[in-house]
Amino acid sequence: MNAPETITPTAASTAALPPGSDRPALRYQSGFGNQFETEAVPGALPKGRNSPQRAPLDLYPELLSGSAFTAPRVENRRTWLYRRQPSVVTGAFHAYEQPFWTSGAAGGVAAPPDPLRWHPFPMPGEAAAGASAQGVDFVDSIKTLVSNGDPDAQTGMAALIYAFNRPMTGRALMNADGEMLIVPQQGGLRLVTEMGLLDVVPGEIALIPRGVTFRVDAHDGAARGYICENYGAAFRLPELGPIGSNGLANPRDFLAPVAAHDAHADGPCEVIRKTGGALWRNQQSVTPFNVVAWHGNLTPLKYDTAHFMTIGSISFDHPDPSIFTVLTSPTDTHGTANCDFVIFPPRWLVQEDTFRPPWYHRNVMSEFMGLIHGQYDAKPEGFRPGGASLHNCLVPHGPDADAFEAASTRALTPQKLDHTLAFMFESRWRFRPSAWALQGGSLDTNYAACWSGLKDNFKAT
Ligand SMILES: O=C(O)Cc1cc(O)ccc1O
Ligand SMILES: [Fe+2]
Repeated sequence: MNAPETITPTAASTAALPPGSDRPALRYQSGFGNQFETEAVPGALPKGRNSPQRAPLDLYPELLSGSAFTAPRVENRRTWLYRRQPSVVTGAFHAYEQPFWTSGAAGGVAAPPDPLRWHPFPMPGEAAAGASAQGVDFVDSIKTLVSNGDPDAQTGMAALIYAFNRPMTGRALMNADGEMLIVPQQGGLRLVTEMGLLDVVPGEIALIPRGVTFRVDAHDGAARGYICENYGAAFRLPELGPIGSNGLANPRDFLAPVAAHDAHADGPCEVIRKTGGALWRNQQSVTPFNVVAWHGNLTPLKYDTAHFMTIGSISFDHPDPSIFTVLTSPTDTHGTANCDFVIFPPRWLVQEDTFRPPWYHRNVMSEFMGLIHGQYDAKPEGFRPGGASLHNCLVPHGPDADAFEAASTRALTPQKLDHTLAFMFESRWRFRPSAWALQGGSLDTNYAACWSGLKDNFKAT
């Protein structure tokens, strides 16, 4: 039996069934960065103070901070947890071997300045994934594709892939190196976190703050997806500038869990901690999922990209993709992100006298892309769901030859790009691919050929 079934969410969280599902819908609280309060047992939250001499129900108060104490109020994130035992009760940690989850630029290898693309990464059990009779769980399945920066310097990010078919029963993960933005591509996920439960399906994303302990299991046996491991400043909503006070990802569509403590899992738990690019494990008698109540604004979140209010050109020209930014991790250089999380959702194209797909370009920012489903208009064929591409700093790229031909000649009637969802992790820092990304068998060694049909059409008049 999967461990999540032993979790006891508050009664109201099992209220309704989502259409077409036999999975009881979880209850959430809405708002990005809101100050929430939630208790799985009534009366567990202290009133009017954070750490009374003796907390209600004899729980231990514990503070988890996501920003320096003195960070500006708008960026300040912290949550008070009221738990049966504090997180310090762990026992010793020992080195844990997970050679594929490498970190930072130092964990990568030199790559030529070619555009890179990967075929869909194998699901466990598929030939290229390697044979494993017992299967593999979320944490052991993680493989770094590309990475930059340095987790010790709290700068940069990694793009990871996961593909697993075993629950994390009796295990949990805590990442001190970075926040984890999980982008499911195939299969729904149940996330059990210290602060409660989240269900996410492809098309939705989950955001786990740095330092929050959690476990990931598949709804239906197996799942695959992408992760942005963000070593830098926490993701936040982008400024809207002249767009005004509404639009793009609206704050109320981000959902936080309600408190849920694992009443039955008092048994031992192995906690994997990632810190300084290395993984460590312990065996503790205390479940980390023992938070009975919490209040604060540092929380796991989920977001359904179907709620993204997409803005585009209603006159002419192809706008910069920054209009599709869902979340941004800024750096100290204004407007130059450690990472922008950008989506390419279903949308109408109506521009007149315009080449509508992305233009050919050389971008000083580095672009890692993935595809959740459907087709991406610049690469209708070779860029496939569950695969990826990398166009590093100033590497030329743009529509493949077939897409160029089609978009140069089509009638410019209003056109719906439908049944599609691509995304980009865009970073100011150049990415270095992992050795596995280059040699693991998924690299599309013929990628550059997609542009070889671009002829010299110049006609001197
Ligand atoms: O390269 C890509 O496909 C991503 C991208 C999309 C777009 O609409 C404009 C610029 C850009 O880099
Ligand atoms: Fe690009």
